Amino acid sequence: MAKKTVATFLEMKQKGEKITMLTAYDYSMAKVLDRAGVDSILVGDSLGMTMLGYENTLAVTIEDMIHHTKAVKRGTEEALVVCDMPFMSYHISAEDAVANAGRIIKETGAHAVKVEGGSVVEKQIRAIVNAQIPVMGHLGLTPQSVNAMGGFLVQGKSEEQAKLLIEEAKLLEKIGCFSIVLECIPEKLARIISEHVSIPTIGIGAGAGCDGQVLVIQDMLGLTSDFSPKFVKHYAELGVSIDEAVRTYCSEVKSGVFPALTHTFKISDAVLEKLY
Ligand SMILES: Nc1nc(=O)c2c([nH]1)NC[C@@H]1CN(c3ccc(C(=O)N[C@@H](CCC(=O)O)C(=O)O)cc3)CN21
Ligand SMILES: CC(C)C(=O)C(=O)O
Ligand SMILES: [Mg+2]
Repeated sequence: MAKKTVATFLEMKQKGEKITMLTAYDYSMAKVLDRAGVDSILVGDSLGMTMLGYENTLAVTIEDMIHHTKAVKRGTEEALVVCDMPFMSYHISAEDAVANAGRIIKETGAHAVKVEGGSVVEKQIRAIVNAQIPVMGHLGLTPQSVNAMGGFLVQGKSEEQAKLLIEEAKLLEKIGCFSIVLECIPEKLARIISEHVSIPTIGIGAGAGCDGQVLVIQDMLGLTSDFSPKFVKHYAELGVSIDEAVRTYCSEVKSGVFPALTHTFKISDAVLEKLY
């Protein structure tokens, strides 16, 4: 399999080949996902919740994103690595947005950045694109707007909201985004948007009409027992497996079953005799 680029994303949409994306936040997980052939790895600011235990993504810093993205990039050979720009790293000005996107690319080696929102961040997206940094858009449920939205709520159900989302998607295409994440919007709306833009849409809670899918890795592996919204499918129950493994380890250490002699190192009897 060849290295994935933003051009590959566009070709895949043109061929009708679905794009796969998963989040990863560290070297070892990125390595597993890359070897398994996922097209793209997202270092999502969801790491604030999954890795750092915050209740939303607002506290995540650019240093947090750079730290995790460097680790992911070291574990990746073929997947396209996209790094989320965190809250307040692109809201102040276009200059600030380019400087922060530039830092991410230079310091981590990520291939692209992702930015939440449409017309309100148009200037910032244009500036980043002009600096030759590929930008993935993100519309619908944009978690960095959690306080403005009043919670993590499904978006685009009213005629007004739905029309606005179609316009925003067209705007992101026009100003040069190479792809758009559509999060938690009705399936039929996501299908219409996907048919009306030439760039690939990557859905999460947006149905099969999107050109690709993304999920948070902990969710799909069954590691987030406290988070099970409608759009998540468990492809494994690692939470259960880890619980069982840890319980067995603890009981074997307590009973002396672990470590066995096979897990230990030898010393010669000649040396041993001189010790006591
Ligand atoms: N582990 C994890 N997975 C994610 O998908 C994720 C994160 N964290 N953190 C950042 C955002 C936040 N996301 C969320 C969080 C909650 C809902 C949620 O509770 N959704 C309800 C719908 C509520 C409604 O009906 O409007 C659901 O039941 O799906 C959805 C997306 C998606 N992202
Ligand atoms: C849910 C995905 C799209 C994301 O933005 C993240 O993981 O931060
Ligand atoms: Mg995000």
